[in-house]
Amino acid sequence: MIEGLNIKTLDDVNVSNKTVGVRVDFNSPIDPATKKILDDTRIRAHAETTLKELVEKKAKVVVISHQGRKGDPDFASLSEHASILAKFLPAKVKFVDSIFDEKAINEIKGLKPGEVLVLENVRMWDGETKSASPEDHAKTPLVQSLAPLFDVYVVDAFSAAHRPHASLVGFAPVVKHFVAGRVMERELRALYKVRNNPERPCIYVIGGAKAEDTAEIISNVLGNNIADKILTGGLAANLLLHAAGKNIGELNVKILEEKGFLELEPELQKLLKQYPGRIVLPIDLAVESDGKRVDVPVDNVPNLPIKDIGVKTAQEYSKIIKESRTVVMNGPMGIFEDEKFSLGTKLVFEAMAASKAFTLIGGGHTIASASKLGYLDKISHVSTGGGALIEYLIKGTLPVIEVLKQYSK
Ligand SMILES: Nc1ncnc2c1ncn2[C@@H]1O[C@H](COP(=O)(O)OP(=O)(O)O)[C@@H](O)[C@H]1O
Ligand SMILES: O=C(OP(=O)(O)O)[C@H](O)COP(=O)(O)O
Repeated sequence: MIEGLNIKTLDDVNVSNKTVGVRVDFNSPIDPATKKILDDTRIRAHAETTLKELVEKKAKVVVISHQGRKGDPDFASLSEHASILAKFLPAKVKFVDSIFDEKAINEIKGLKPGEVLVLENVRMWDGETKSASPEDHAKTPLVQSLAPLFDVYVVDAFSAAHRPHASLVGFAPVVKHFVAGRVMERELRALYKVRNNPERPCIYVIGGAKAEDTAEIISNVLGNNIADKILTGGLAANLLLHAAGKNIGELNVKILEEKGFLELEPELQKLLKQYPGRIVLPIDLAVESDGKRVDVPVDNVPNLPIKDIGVKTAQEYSKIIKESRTVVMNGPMGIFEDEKFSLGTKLVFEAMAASKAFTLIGGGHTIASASKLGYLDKISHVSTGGGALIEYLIKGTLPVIEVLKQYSK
């Protein structure tokens, strides 16, 4: 049981010799040219925890996941995922190229204890991605066909928990046991603490390129008094500086305009006024001039691309982080992919690693930057979620969490 949330976990069910459906999130980056999986982090995360435990406990394991969205280049079969999974599990791993037809059902019925069957990408069935209530999803052919075969249904896909899709919520009303897997459990324990009862000072660090969420994060995290301060980098910082009346150079304003971010400025101006001193903006920035990094004060930004927070800003952020007890970070401080502009992100990670704080990071690029700069193993909790993490930080819950709470049985 996860305290506070009252959600049942694998500790609350007997899975030995039982047929267990497991909704994982194997959704991985795929090379558009070769169609090969580029990063197996998510497959490994489920394999080394929930799936390994189920195999060791001699469950008959049926794995359900999606990969990409229909029409997108990364929409693909799960056959390669199954092969990768086999490398991480001490078990026979089979794959079936269907989801709930007779062939899939026969494969499930033929499973022996300790064996694993991966079903085809569940989004190949169009009914999967409709947003509906668990009760409505329970009437779909997916759930009607598979639920009678499952003794237990485990939801482990935290990174898809913002999607109330059929395979994520539809089994809840009809299976005997509907519980959280180990990946979900670990995420919920870490996130529940930082969202509800963080040790203080609690600092949020937001950067990256997706400034569309910035206003909502700030207003929720400060409005609910979750963070004491929000440190800003990336495009979020450029947008806030511009909203605060700073001249960030025409070229940088154009980038914000093209992404539609300027529309957020009235809301950001309100927030800057409402929370003085708690939304921390850079005091200097790094621009690129003739292929070189040049640090400039925010009052004197030339018309050159802003690619990182400045060194003085990074030092100030480091000081605040080192004195904190909780740090949540989403979004690199600059274009870390270019070594010259990875310094701001590096100094922030260095401070997180040196602090006594509980540190949590999430988001594909944020994790990639921590990994590239050598700090991944120094972070207390690396979330598997991108969009799910942001939505959780904003709302304090997710559709799938609500269903787990309601149907924990
Ligand atoms: N000042 C900046 N201008 C443009 N892009 C930036 C800037 N700072 C960071 N980025 C880019 O933001 C990207 C990551 O942002 P985002 O996708 O929001 O992160 P995540 O995947 O962790 O949620 C990186 O590729 C990085 O190069
Ligand atoms: O990878 C995912 O989200 P993320 O890229 O925000 O981490 C999830 O698998 C959700 O996928 P979706 O956004 O296609 O529903």
